[in-house]
Amino acid sequence: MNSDTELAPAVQSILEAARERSGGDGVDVDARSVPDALADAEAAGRVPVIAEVKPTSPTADGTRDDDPVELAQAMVDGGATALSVLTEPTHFGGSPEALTRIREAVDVPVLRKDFVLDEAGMDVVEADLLLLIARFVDDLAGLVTAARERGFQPLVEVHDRDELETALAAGADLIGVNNRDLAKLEVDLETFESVAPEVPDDVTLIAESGISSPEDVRRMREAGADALLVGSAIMDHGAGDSDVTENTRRLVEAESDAATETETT
Ligand SMILES: O=P(O)(O)OC[C@@H](O)[C@@H](O)c1c[nH]c2ccccc12
Repeated sequence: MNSDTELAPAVQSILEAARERSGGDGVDVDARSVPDALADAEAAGRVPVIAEVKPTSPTADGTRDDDPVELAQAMVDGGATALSVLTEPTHFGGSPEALTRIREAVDVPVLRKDFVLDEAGMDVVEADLLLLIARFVDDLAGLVTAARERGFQPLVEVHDRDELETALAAGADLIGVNNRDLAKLEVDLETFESVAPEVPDDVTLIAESGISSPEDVRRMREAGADALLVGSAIMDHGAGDSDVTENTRRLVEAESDAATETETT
């Protein structure tokens, strides 16, 4: 792992908290297939959007204290192909219990979004997908294997080409490129565009962070995204009563003819 000192202070504090949290007793997941969910969305003409239940974050301009299950159902009503649920408690307002309740209430695949640093950290709660952040773990290949042994589909997050190499060498087949730089917490959609051409075709590729409009959706899709991970634009933290279903739908429908015509005329 790279040294923490290159990271934004908020990220250093998130990692410290993650190291102090205790692990769980073990999980045995019967996962909902992500490739199947993506194929179903494509067949139905929907952009595969993984909508994120993120009550707050170090870069959010507010907190939404709505019931996470209601938020999740609103996202599915808006056409979300899968959900991402923050379980990090101290900086993102998440919890493992919220994830469990959400996974019981919906039938799409659910990603556990957290800062999992070791095997014990995986054993906290069942989910269909598990995030592993290449930059933060020492033995990525070991954790990818450990995640699969428990039944998770590991999603490996990278930010540059070196991390992509590490992810591929670790056997990752589901890779997310995070447009947010964890050193400065700034977002740049060119990050995805520069890493995507290096990704082999048999990898399922997800564009993460900073996608806020139908134009951004089309831009990431043209650069090769099989799916998009979107939090802030759907949660709309500043406007506490913003319509999560509508926020999801406008991104899901970004490639339908009507959506493109309305915006360009
Ligand atoms: O809210 P945004 O910009 O749409 O980003 C969503 C998601 O990509 C972001 O929350 C995220 C990406 N990688 C992470 C790792 C941990 C916590 C959060 C994240």
